[in-house]
Amino acid sequence: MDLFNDDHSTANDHQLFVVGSIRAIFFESQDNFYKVLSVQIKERNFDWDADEIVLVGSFGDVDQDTEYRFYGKLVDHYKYGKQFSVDHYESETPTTAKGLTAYLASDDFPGIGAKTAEKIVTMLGTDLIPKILNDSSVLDPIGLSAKQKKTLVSGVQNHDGVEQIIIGLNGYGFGSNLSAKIYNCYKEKTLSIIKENPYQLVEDINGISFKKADRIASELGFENNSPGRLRAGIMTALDKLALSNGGTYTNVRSLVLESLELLNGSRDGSIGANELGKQVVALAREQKIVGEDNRVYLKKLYDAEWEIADNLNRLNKAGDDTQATSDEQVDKMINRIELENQIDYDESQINALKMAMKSSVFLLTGGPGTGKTTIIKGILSLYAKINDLSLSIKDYDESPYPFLLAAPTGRAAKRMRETTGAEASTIHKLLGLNINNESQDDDFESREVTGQILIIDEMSMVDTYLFRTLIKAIPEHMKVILVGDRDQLPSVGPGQVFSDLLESQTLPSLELNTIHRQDDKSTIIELAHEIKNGRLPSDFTTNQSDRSFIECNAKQVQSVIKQVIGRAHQRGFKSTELQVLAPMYKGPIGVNNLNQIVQAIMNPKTSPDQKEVTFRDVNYRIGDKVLQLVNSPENNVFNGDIGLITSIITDGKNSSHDKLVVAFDDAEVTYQRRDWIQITLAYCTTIHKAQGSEFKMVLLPIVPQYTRMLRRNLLYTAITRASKLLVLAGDINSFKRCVQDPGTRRNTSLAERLIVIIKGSQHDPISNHHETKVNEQADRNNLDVNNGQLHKNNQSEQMVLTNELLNSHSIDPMIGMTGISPDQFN
Ligand SMILES: Nc1ncnc2c1ncn2[C@@H]1O[C@H](COP(=O)(O)OP(=O)(O)OP(=O)(O)O)[C@@H](O)[C@H]1O
Repeated sequence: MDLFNDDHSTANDHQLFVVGSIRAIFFESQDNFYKVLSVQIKERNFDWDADEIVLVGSFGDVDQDTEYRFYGKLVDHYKYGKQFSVDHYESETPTTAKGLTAYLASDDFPGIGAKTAEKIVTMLGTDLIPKILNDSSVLDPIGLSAKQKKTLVSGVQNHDGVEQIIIGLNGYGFGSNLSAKIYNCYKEKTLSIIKENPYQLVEDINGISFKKADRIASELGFENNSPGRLRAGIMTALDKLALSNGGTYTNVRSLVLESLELLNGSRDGSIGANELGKQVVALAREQKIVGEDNRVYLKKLYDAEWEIADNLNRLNKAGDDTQATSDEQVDKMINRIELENQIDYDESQINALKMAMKSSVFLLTGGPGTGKTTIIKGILSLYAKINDLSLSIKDYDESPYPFLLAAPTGRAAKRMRETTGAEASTIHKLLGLNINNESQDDDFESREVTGQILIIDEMSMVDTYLFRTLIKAIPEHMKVILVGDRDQLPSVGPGQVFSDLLESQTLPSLELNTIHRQDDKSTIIELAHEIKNGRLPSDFTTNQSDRSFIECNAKQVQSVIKQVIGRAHQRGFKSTELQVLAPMYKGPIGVNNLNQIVQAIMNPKTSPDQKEVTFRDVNYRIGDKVLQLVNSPENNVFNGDIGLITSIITDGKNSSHDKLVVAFDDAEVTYQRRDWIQITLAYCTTIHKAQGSEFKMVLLPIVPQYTRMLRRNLLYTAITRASKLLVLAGDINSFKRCVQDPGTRRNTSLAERLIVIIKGSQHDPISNHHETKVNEQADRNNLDVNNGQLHKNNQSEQMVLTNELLNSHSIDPMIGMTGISPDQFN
């Protein structure tokens, strides 16, 4: 038998095991349950020529005095040699009645004597510990005092709780990271929650797939058509369809097909559409999802779109005092600003300034170099003049500064500060959001924003959740200016807020079209505008002073990158000035691999004793350029921020105490090893992560291997990141494919909501249009509505809602009846 290749992952008679006690803990992860142990072998069922063996896997608080039985497989680690990788384990002691009685009568359980201990063991049996952990009411018939019961339960939880839970999670096949996540979410209730409804894990724990939960459920004997299974399948399908495509809803047909594929694909037997329909209705009744016409929404996204529309209507109607200034006065002030700044605004720029002053909410869009920043500065000056305000923050010791500028990322906020000369923060900081109260949280009330005028830049990056939180926090009579480039990639999170606001034509808006950045002979901006209009210029492959095209195929991309970066490095470019962009993470020409290639050139290991730490197969050295992956307002660093490693602090004895110090533009952050997951190398990033930033030189490979990503807005966004030099590498056909594919619009209904609410309120300013709209919907479908929620109201309720949710014309109209097989939807 080849011990190293056989899969012993499921418990069976032939599974390898070791019985023994722990001699040493070599490594203990700080952020999950992963440990490396040395175990003195007492018994084993495989050949091993030493007394001790190294074990790796996830373990709870293992006790050096306890004997354990470890199940798993032998593995050959490329660096550390042969080890035993533990799938699950159990404590060997105390499992006898005698041992357990002595254990319960010990000092660990004050107030429980030998007699009581014996009684407990007799009544509950030798598996009393898991029984008590699972449900402490098993102790009720024993007749313990309340105090004794409390001592016993908390003692068992303290001594054996985490241990038993980890053993239990091991048994379900969870590794260290997921075990830690699950335990942190449910604590002592972990095993009972999983036993009751393993599908709950899909909803609560990021990283647990439906398939994984389904496997556990199957082991636990959950029926193929159990309601929990169907509902989890529906929610997973909805999540996959709506969120992964960036929309706020999906259509019924897709949801039904996706759910059936998921539910019928992973187990034998076939779920009918009728059964599925019932659970869709139940989820709607519980307000987890909302059906409207042929669409199905996650409730929180459905609400977020309505709330955005309601709040924009509130602000749009409020008006502000600026509107009292006459047109002549505004003209004069604009002239003065032109003189002061030695600029002649073009006609559309002047219109933008005037509209911004006249409107409570104003949308400004335009491609690169059309003057968005120029107009932001102009708006600040004009607003200050009209309201007789000082722009200097020093003049506002006592009162709040009236001018607020914010952007969705730290880099974008920094650029806003640099280009306007005014103070600017991230939207998260403005709202007081942090990791614990992210904008998805329905109940979170951010602090109210104070000031008189708020300007948000890079609006295309703002998603539905963040915009909902922002717009709710803005008081009436605050002027709101939303600036962005509608042709850039939409937000990473759900929605396409800025594009929907413009599309709805319900709010004053203006598009700047004249390119002003001509004098520096930039051809990058012209190229960007051509791409935006769906064309590649005829000189696309001809080298220009600021851009070049290197023809290559996917296999040659690495070599091209090595050569271009090598040359730029020789010419003195710093790593912060150079940026390689790639559309995806994985593969030989994905972000992860290209990062290693560029790192080897920009910051190579120069001597064997140079300080270096490794995390998840990435080596970090002093001087490395790193990217922050999550918002961390407490450290003043945000998703997309780029910094340099300035120091590596290692602890020779325990690597879990190692630290990295990173200098960002506005902060220096020390990361404990458990937080290294928040950063990655930044020599190469995805185009999404680079949005909101500019770099002196951008190198962009585009080859057919990126196929799924080749869209016009992706190429446009990538190109507009380059301020001075752009190197394009790849094959011309892939670039052509990008410009020819405008992509599909995301499934969102914000534009519709705005039309209903804002246009509606122009005729009828009093009624709540959100409710009216839902009531109309409900009337049509014989539904009762309370506070905008759909409720069912009569015997035929299920049919009504089923039809409401499943009334796609392309679906068999018999859906909702028995005897329908999923094949009929094909
Ligand atoms: N009316 C004008 N006359 C002369 N120069 C102008 C005018 N408007 C803008 N510019 C200049 O054009 C350049 C681009 O303007 P600006 O930076 O405001 O555009 P932008 O839309 O913010 O560009 P990007 O999106 O690339 O940052 C700047 O150098 C600016 O000074």
